Amino acid sequence: MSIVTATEQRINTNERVLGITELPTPAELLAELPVGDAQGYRIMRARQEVRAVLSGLDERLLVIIGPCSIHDPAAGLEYAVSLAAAAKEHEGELLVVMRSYFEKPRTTVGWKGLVNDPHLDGSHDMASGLRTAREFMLAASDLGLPLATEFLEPISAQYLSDVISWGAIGARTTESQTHRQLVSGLSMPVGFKNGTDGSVQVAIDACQAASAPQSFMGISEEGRTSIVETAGNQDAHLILRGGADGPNFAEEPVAQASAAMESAGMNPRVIVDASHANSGKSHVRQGEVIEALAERIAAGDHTIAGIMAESFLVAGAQKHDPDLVAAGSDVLSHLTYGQSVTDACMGWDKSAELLEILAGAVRAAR
Ligand SMILES: O=C[C@H](O)[C@H](O)COP(=O)(O)O
Ligand SMILES: C=C(OP(=O)(O)O)C(=O)O
Repeated sequence: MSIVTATEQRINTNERVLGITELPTPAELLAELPVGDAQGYRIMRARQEVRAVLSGLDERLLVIIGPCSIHDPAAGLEYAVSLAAAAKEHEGELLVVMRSYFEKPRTTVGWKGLVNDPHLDGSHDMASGLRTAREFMLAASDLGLPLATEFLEPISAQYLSDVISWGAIGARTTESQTHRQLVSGLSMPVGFKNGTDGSVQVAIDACQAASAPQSFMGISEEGRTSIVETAGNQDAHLILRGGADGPNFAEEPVAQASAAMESAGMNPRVIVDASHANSGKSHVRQGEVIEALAERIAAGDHTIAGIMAESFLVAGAQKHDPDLVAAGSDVLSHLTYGQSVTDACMGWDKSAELLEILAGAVRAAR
């Protein structure tokens, strides 16, 4: 009888992994596209400004606004140029941070953002996605705009987080220990959204977990799996985005959520997302929600530290399914320039008008 050793046996028990392709390490991408000294200074100063607004020390309103997702960097940059001008115009009242969302969580399936599938054709060229996202962020940051993103893949944070001044954990991942641990080590303020079912408690739990020191598995800048030890993120805060049971931007749910945060020893000042379940994903309704919030801010409501809005060059959204793209076709030429391929966004003109209204509300409150 012959004895088969473990090494001779080599039975592959990975039955469903079809392929593994190595990516450049974070250190390699950061060396290729570094944050310059002036940019680094601006990014860190913006983080401090966001902190000051969240605590109420800076009496401006935080406005996190921009496309639901950026699928075309040229259109994203054209938007950023207009937003940078509006941000400058209202800098006395508003701290404007641009949504630079390159990773999309999906309810079931769909395009998962430019990092995952930069050619929008199901080819999933993530090396190019990470590079394009980083190039975009550096260019937008050069316009003087602080940037916001949702941290979705825990690994991608190593490639992009140094350019970000405000981060979010989405409704679908707020309850995830992995994401809470990640936030505990991120350098910028990060908001946790209430759950898709409307639960605010999961986001309060998340803020508590993220503000504590954590030890977990991650990757180093050199791309090695590593033990990561973090200090805890004391700038974790709550974002109300509505849920399956309806919107939660009205005075009462905001006051309740704020009181619950305070009882948990967390920042009672919250951010209200005018989109998602607070608008039923309607860009028209989103404008109405912002106007209602502006009225309350003007009347002196201090529980609202900031608002989030989805806005792009062209109003609305268009459908895009990477599975239906024919090989070799020029995807962008089939899409409307400057219009979202994920959730419906307000167009630029309406967005500029609402920024004026919000700035007026902050002035009225003073
Ligand atoms: O913000 C974007 C979407 O709301 C989120 O990614 C979920 O999208 P889906 O329900 O279309 O998958
Ligand atoms: C996905 C997003 O939001 P939510 O997690 O609230 O659905 C988003 O802001 O892009």
